Amino acid sequence: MSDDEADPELLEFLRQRFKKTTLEPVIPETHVLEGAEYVYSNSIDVALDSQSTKAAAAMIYEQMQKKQYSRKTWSSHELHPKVKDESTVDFIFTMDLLNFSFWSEKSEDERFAIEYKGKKWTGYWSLVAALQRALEEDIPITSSDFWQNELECSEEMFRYVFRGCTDEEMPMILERLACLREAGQILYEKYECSFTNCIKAAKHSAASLVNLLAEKFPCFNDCVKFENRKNVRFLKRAQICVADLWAAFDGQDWGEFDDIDKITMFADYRIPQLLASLGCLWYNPQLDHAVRQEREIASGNTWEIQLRGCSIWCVELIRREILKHHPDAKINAILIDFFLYDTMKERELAGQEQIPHHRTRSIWY
Ligand SMILES: Nc1nc2c(c(CN[C@H]3C=C[C@H](O)[C@@H]3O)cn2[C@@H]2O[C@H](COP(=O)(O)O)[C@@H](O)[C@H]2O)c(=O)[nH]1
Repeated sequence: MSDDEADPELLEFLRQRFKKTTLEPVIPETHVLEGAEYVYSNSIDVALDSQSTKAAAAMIYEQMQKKQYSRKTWSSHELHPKVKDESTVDFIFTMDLLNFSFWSEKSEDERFAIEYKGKKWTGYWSLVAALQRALEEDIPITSSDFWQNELECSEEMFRYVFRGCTDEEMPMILERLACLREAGQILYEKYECSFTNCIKAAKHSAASLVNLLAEKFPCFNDCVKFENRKNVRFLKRAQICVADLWAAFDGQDWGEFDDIDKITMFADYRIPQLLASLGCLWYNPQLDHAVRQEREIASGNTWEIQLRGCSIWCVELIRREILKHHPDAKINAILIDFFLYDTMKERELAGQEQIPHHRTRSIWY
């Protein structure tokens, strides 16, 4: 069996076992990228088009340069926290515990939305708006002590925090509350009630912090069984949590990571949509039909895994293509991903969603 077919868990065990007999430090890895390559190599319903991927790389680089897109762009978003202190660490941890599954089957006018600062926010931004609004109302929604207090943080209070301006409630509202309760309990038991202690434990390693989130907090452990591998790790919310810290703190303080470039694209439902619109991702006819018909695809279904794994691998190929032509570009998978997400939202606003995003309901993304 060649190296790239061996189960990464077995490889990791052997690395750890034999590394223990040497003095060299164990280098933390998330194994997300190798899992994505395995999915890509074994996908039969999703394929990558190399010509379109090369063209996308050129367009992305040119647009990022033109817009001076950098990690500082994160803080420029109207709703993202600007202050670089522990309150923003707590905000990001809360946000990325809940950063999943906003899509709705309702029309644009009927879907869950939040009115805040004179605007109507939907999707991811409805989450950020709800958190900001709660803090303005002196509801300590980013405090793990609050999450664990079932009297103060009751189901009724939680629904109040996420109250919207339409008849639809935020999707998976009770699963979201369960994520906070679980995380609050773990922070209480293992990290003296503060996420900052998780960041300290990772010792400026992004991969270590991702692995800590996946290993200690079950709701971050986003991994699947695919073909011969029983543990393909996507770790979308664990990775975006680290990426949001890095961007929000501009690579300093709570956002200082020596190995930040080990973070991959975040396998959500928006980036695959844009990659398909750019011709980079190709679906077999049955999958294409299911996506265009907006049919729900079950979490863990092979189509969903292929979409997620091939998207991660596609962004890796885009990253490599950009750096091949521009070796000094200050670009990594995070910035490409953030840029693609923002671009997809601009296209959505302009009514340019040629291909719908896939519909999977889960807490993973
Ligand atoms: N891959 C990727 N997925 C992302 C984001 C973000 C927002 N990130 C902010 C931080 C930096 C960026 O500049 C953004 O301002 C949300 N999502 C995911 O999308 C879905 C929500 O979609 P919709 O319902 O349309 O809002 C849901 O799965 C959510 O988890 C991202 O950046 N990358």
